[in-house]
Amino acid sequence: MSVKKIEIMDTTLRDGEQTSSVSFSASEKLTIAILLLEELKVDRIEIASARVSEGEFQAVKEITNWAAEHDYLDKVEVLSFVDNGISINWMVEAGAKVQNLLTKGSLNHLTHQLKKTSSQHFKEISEVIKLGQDKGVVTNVYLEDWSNGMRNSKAYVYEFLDFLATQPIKRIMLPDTLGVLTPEESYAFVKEIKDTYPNLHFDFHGHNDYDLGVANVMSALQAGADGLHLTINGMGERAGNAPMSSTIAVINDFMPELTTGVNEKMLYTVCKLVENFSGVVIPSNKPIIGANVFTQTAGIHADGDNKNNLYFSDLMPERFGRKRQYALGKSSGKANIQKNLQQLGLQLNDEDLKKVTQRIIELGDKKQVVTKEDLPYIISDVLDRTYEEKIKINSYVLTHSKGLKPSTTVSLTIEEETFEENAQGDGQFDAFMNAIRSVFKRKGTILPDLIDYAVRIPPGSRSDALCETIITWKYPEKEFKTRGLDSDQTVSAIKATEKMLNIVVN
Ligand SMILES: CC(C)C(=O)C(=O)O
Repeated sequence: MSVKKIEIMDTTLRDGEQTSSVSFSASEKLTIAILLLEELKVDRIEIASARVSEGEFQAVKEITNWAAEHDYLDKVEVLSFVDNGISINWMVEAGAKVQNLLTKGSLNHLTHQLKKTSSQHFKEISEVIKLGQDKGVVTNVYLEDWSNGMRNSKAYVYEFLDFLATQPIKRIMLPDTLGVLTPEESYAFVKEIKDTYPNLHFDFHGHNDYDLGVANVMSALQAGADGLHLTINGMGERAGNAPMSSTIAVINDFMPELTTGVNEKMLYTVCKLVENFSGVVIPSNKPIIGANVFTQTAGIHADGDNKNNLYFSDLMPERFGRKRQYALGKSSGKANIQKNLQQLGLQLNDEDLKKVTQRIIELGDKKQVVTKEDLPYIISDVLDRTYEEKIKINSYVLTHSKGLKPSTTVSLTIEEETFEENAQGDGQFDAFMNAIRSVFKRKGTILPDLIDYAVRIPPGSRSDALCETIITWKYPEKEFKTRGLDSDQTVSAIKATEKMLNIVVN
């Protein structure tokens, strides 16, 4: 089987920058351009629209200076306009050598926006192509609104393509400008054109308005498209363009007759950098690059991973420079916990594993997202109960209101006898401690002094997740610490206190 190489043109720096509220600085553009060409190894990049601004001019200049030094100038493209050569002068002054000339690919656009006839339009286009040639500029031609042109004014599209076939241009670019094609139409339209002009190079430029960007790109390739326009993170006008990450995975996994030069391993790194520079957050469920897409949540999957890789798919995270993760929560089960323990280099016996699993399920039930980094804290919270549980805090009410002293009502059981007590204090926890102390005073037990109270959030925990309180207690002759873990700070302190009471009475 002969394998066809598809040209990948990245337009993150042009169409991607048309994402609402995104603007890259010149140095961000240069950094992204270098990564795209040198690390991700796309074939071409479109870096700007001509004449946009002075800042854009500087950005193009910086990129073309770098590209000239590294022999990439023929891979760096600028969107230009049919404007008697004003765009060409702009881009040539900025050092660029390839123009992607924006023309009208539907009769509707031609008559209502340009208000010109096809022959007037073609004449002006050929003049711009000639001007470019005279200045050493290679021309590719975009047929804007081509998809609607094929639907509603096919005769015009073919008249245009017949004209372009006579011109000294390198590529014809077929945009689904409004992202309105279906995969069936993408196939049919590209096939028809490729069958008519087998020797011309056609790029397909898909938008994602119906979330069909990748499907349409796949159909266009099956129909014979020679190149694709993609963006990092699917950025672009309105709903964006077909995204680089999933498109490359689809080509690699489902289209053995095609190949690209793109280095999959760098996809995640480049996508994260662009996320950072653009400020547009990658959705957590975005295939290949989203935060959650390689995380197994259901314990049955982690269990299957241990048993002959039952849940294997070709979409292995390592291909993209990522790692499989196993979520911890109420549906995670022992297998997920074991996987996380392995990653942390920890081991637990069956009984302790059961206790830790139970605790994670309890936390999961209370909405918690438990992370791998929380695990050592949960383990120490669960496993440092080396005493018999003689004391149980059954219930409590803590009040905090402006202008009134905080107060507590607490109910606790001490060796099967239940006590209830009210108290006030300087804060909620102080009121709670006063209530507890007065119960124990009645029983003749002296409790240790509280000499330190430290609260911390386990590193890696989200701000709404776990909170650990470590309390240091002191008798004249000895000092000891207890810790409590909960999503609520006061509850974590109460849990640490309950442990202290059990240590004291044991
Ligand atoms: C500006 C043009 C080329 C475009 O992005 C489109 O038509 O989708």
